[in-house]
Amino acid sequence: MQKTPPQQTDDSGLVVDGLTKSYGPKTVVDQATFMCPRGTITGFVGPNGSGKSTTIRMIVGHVLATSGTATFDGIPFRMLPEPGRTVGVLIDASAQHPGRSVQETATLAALTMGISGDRTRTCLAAVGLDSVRRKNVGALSLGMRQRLGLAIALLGSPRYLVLDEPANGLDPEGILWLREFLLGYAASSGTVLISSHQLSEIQAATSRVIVIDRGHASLSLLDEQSHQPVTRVSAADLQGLSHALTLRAVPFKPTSGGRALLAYGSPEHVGQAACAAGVPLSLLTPEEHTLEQAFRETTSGEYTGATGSDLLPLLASESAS
Ligand SMILES: Nc1ncnc2c1ncn2[C@@H]1O[C@H](COP(=O)(O)OP(=O)(O)OP(=O)(O)O)[C@@H](O)[C@H]1O
Repeated sequence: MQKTPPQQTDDSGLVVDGLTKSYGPKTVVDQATFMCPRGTITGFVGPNGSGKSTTIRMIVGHVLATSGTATFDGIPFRMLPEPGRTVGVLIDASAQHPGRSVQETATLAALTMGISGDRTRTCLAAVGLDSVRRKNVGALSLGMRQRLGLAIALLGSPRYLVLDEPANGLDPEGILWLREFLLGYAASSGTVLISSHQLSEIQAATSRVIVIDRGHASLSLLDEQSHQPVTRVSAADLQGLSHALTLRAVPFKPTSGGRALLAYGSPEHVGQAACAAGVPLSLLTPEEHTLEQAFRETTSGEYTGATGSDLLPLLASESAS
């Protein structure tokens, strides 16, 4: 069968648009829409079974999407002329043959990609596996196998890395190493999508986080948003207060008790908005708002029934569409 020529490349980064996967009547990923701009590290987090792996497998063509697209600079993974030279993929660190040595495994992967064997030494050294090159894969710890998977992902000097739970099995030192490594990779214009079910594992390395919950509409939290001040504010006239904040374009949401609002702005900014609208306040206090908190709020059911678009006005967000 003739291969359709690849679409024209652009500089759009990794764009995931409406990616959906259904198994029979069950939709496990529903309209995932987000983008990873060039030179950024994007964390992809969600509880176990939320659809991270399925999304990542669709992005790299291992699982056929029911609908939607994922493109790297405008080209779907399956249409890339030399995928290994564009996208380094780490999906299942345990997939390597246990009876082969580290060196043999890397060499075989290089051969498959048409890459010189010399490159394996560089990549194995880059991930700290130089001293165990002769060891069998079966004798490696899970953390070491993750490093080997990363070395293989790097063989083609790709400008993208798509990593599914690479921190699994890494000890605290290994996680620190991974963060440093990814930061260096992004600093040299590499683009990373990295999944984890533990936000803490990747929070320090990521500049952007996408939260997925029960396969539902993805939501991206920008780093700037997660670090911006949040103010707990209340007034006898909550409706008037909401209106005052809307007038000044201050995003807000009700607290779970419904008696106050969490406004995304400093107390000064929020106070000024209320004052300008003549709304007397009964409460105005800074609130610590971490990414961890946002993650919990997004996945704990506080927003039961809410979709990504419902949350857009509440949390700074972006969509690829
Ligand atoms: N081949 C399949 N057939 C049917 N259901 C599937 C299949 N693969 C995955 N699922 C279901 O899709 C949902 C999402 O699974 P997925 O592995 O993508 O989640 P995850 O977020 O990566 O989870 P974890 O963090 O545990 O790896 C789960 O309910 C899972 O049972």
